[in-house]
Amino acid sequence: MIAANFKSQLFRQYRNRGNLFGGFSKVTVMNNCRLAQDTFVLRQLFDQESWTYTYLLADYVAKEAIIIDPVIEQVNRDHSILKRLGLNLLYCANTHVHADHVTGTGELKKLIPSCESIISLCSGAQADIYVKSGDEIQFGRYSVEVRQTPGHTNGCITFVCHDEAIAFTGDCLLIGGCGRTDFQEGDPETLYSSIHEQIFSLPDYYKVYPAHDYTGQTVSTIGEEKTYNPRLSKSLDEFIELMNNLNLAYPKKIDVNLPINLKCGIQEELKNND
Ligand SMILES: N[C@@H](CCC(=O)N[C@@H](CSS)C(=O)NCC(=O)O)C(=O)O
Repeated sequence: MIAANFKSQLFRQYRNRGNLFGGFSKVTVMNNCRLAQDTFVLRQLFDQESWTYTYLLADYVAKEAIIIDPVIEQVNRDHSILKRLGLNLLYCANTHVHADHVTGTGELKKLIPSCESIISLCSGAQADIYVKSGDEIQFGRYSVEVRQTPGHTNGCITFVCHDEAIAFTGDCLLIGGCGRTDFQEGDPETLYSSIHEQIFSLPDYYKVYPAHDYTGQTVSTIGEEKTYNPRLSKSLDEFIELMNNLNLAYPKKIDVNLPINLKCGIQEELKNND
């Protein structure tokens, strides 16, 4: 789709000649207050109800942004941040069809009609753009690479921003944990190979940003998860045994959320079809 490999490589070479941190900085003067803004913007935003992290990524100079895994109850918050920073939201990307909350994608598209929804080709959900491994999603001079990482659901994807050495792992890899495999198309063996082959193959210093954390943590690294993740540092057989015996309660609102998320949060269409 948005084939930007070449452009992204060019930009990496270009920006490596920038400041100490590998990027260019811009200083904006607002109300006599000088705001130093690095070119790259990353905001980790939390929803207290579902314990979900939403990520806003942007090129502050180009003013182009993407949002990963927005939550419907937090759409006004996300919209305000975009407005405050003067960012143009190009894409709302979901790492998978969520079971525990309704995606904010549909509501954000109402507020910003030019914004396009993105989801995996294998998700079974409706969206403007379908992605698969190797696709790149470009915003300004940055991009994220799509890696298919099934196992929690068939359509799970991880977004890797090589420019900043960060990975957004959705519900596939959590900090010290991983997504459950007991519903939707969950499968422990598939999840184990997705994480080992598609995520743990990244350099150890890459940061890991998950879609949830239930313990108050915000970020990890590939090296840390490879070494200390109590589930993923086990053998495949031990992992399968563990995952098949988690005995977690089903997400409380799964039956309401799934049909809405299969339409990327477009609720009007659902009502019309009822
Ligand atoms: N209590 C929540 C659901 C919590 C849950 O099941 N989380 C999922 C990701 S959202 S489907 C998960 O994979 N957890 C892994 C784990 O080990 O906890 C609710 O009722 O919504």
